Amino acid sequence: MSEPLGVAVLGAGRMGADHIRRLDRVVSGARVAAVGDPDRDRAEEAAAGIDGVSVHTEAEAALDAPGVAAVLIASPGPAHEEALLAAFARGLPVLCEKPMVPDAAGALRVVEAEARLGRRLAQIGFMRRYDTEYRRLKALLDSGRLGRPLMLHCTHRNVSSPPGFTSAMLVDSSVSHEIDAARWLLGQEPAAVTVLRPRSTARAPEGLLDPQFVLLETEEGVLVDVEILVNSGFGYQVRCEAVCEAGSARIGEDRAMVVTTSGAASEEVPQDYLVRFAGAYDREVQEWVDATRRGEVTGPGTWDGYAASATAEAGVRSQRTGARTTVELAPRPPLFA
Ligand SMILES: NC(=O)C1=CN([C@@H]2O[C@H](COP(=O)(O)OP(=O)(O)OC[C@H]3O[C@@H](n4cnc5c(N)ncnc54)[C@H](O)[C@@H]3O)[C@@H](O)[C@H]2O)C=CC1
Ligand SMILES: O=C1[C@@H](O)[C@H](O)[C@@H](O)[C@H](O)[C@H]1O
Repeated sequence: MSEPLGVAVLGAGRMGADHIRRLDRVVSGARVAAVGDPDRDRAEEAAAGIDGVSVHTEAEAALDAPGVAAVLIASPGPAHEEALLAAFARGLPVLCEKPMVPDAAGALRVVEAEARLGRRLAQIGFMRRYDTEYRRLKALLDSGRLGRPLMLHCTHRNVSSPPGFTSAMLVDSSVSHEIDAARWLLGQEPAAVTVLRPRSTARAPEGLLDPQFVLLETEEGVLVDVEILVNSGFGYQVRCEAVCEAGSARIGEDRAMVVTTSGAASEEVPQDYLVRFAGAYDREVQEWVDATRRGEVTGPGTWDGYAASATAEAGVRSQRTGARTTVELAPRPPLFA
């Protein structure tokens, strides 16, 4: 049995702490070797009780810590480019949370840096590709049983947005999941995006455009509509219905316990992604650890991260005017063919 993969986790906030717990207690073949977060208290709290872990307030010190052989980036999106480039400079394999880099130019610099290395090192945290329902939908579409896809109708609702969440982030952070899922399910790149702004919910913080309605058109003419509402107040709901020439398929119906009493039935609704996608995160990190130990990258990569960011950036431009905006992708380097 070879050594467990020593992972440095950058960012020990909500996602980082959950990934640290997962690496420490859920997945096999890995251990948390270092935690890096400018907030030392947070890093220490997340690392508490883990044998052999070191805690750092500088990301680069965490990457250079003893026993580190791979990196999991869970810092805020704007910090990802620097962390990815630092990992590449050290030849360290990476699992980087979405959005890979929120702006398209920065995302492309990451793609180009990896292309210059001549080998893939990074996986991006589009965990829906590891969700059992999404995987069943993908397998069904790939089987051809439903015929050619015509439309995807998607719903993405959060209970509330975290502090500092901006109108752009509804598209480049939240809807980045639907952009990636649509590209993956359909095997097509987006060609244009239109973002409409209905009136905002009174639950949204002052000035936040919430909800928004995002319409993607793919290069082969499939329409993907996404309702994004990050201050629903009532639940975490992620749904997707594929409408095809010979049938339709829907995933994401809330499937928790149904309670019937006094002549009415009620159903539990998950309150956040850590519950709804718990199994997907576990599979994502386990498959990343396994592939990394084999010296491979098997999940979504930097090209997928770039395509999502470029599409989202066009969406944020459209958000200002409501105008249909074309998505211009750079040529795809052969490494990502
Ligand atoms: N895949 C998914 O479903 C989800 C992904 N995310 C993504 O995970 C990432 C982190 O999000 P949250 O945990 O919600 O944020 P958070 O705000 O809870 O935590 C971020 C942490 O990163 C630290 N940090 C700031 N700058 C840093 C740097 N340069 N290096 C290292 N650490 C730094 C902060 O001190 C904080 O502790 C984001 O990219 C976000 O989009 C978040 C929620 C769900
Ligand atoms: O990635 C995520 C968050 O960053 C984002 O803010 C939420 O809207 C998503 O539901 C969640 O999966």
